[in-house]
Amino acid sequence: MDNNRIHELRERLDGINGELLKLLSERASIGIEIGEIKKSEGLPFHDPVRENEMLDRLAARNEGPFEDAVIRHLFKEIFKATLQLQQPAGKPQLLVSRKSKTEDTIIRIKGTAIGGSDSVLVAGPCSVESAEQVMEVAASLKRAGVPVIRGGAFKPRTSPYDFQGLGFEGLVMLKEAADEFGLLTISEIVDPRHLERAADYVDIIQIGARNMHNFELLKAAGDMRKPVLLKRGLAATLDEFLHAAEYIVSRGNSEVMLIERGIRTYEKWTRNTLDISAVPILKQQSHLPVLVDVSHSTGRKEIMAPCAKAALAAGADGIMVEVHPNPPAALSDADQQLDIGEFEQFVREVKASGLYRQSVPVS
Ligand SMILES: O=C(O)C(=O)C[C@]1(C(=O)O)C=C[C@@H](O)C=C1
Repeated sequence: MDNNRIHELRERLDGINGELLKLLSERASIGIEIGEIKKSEGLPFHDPVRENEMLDRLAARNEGPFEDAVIRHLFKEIFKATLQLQQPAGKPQLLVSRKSKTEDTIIRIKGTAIGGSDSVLVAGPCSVESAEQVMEVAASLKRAGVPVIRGGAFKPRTSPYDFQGLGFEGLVMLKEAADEFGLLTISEIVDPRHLERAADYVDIIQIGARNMHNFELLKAAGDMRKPVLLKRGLAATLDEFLHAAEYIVSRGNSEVMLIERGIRTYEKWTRNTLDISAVPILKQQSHLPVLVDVSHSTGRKEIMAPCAKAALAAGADGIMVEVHPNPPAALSDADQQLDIGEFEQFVREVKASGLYRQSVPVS
């Protein structure tokens, strides 16, 4: 008896489903026609005011049993689906997206290519502390065949009482050491007003993790014609990371490299959590070169080489690591910087792994 009733009710529901489908399809056809008119007149497809008017009218007419919020939600989904029919290609693609440019972006600076067929290593002290210190590190990079030296001169530190960097004086020291050994320089710039002057000393401008959301800095870097290394923010999603890169590229500076440097999680055994999955995702989603900073992500010397190899295996174009002549005496990041012996061993291990791509074989 009850079964018969259910059967009868289900037949009625099937009938209503059919009516709803017919109405939805009819509604969709009207939406498409509106979309065509909007397109020919250059009007935006999305009209939130019109949507809200319809939602308010529906809520006013609603007699239940669905709550107003449920009705609003259902109709919003219908509007969203109509919008997708109106613009079948979906949202306009980001310039940094693979969909906008299928081939890899290769950044060529004075004979070094980043993002091409060869991997790249970037190394140097956390902070530039003295001319002697960077000179010693630059010499070790040259010996190890590492083409790019990093060194912080403007340091965004957690505490205002910590060493803040040597500023432009530090950049001068970094460049002198780099020039001596034929290396490229990378240094972080935190103030848009410093960019132009800094460009005389650095080959690659770094925008640090804490500044990934500093949109004025991103825009100013986008107005430069200088390669930029953009670090992933401490708690930034990959979508936010790519949008930050888009800020730079959309201003005409297409030479942007992305660097995964670990994200903040609950795990305490590493300084941050190296998000290795970010590497293949970024490589798939974007044409920009992707590097991995094994120092800030792990904060642990003994796992830097395996993490570097994992990053390369995941498709990273390069690795960044910190090296200091006397890490215990370093003015910043004393615990995570490799000494010169450890650095040389690190480079040997990474290069010998078979994962480090280089056209000139390891000597
Ligand atoms: O009325 C319009 O302008 C439409 O494009 C149709 C429609 C809808 O589905 O009702 C779709 C998208 C807009 O955001 C607003 C409304």
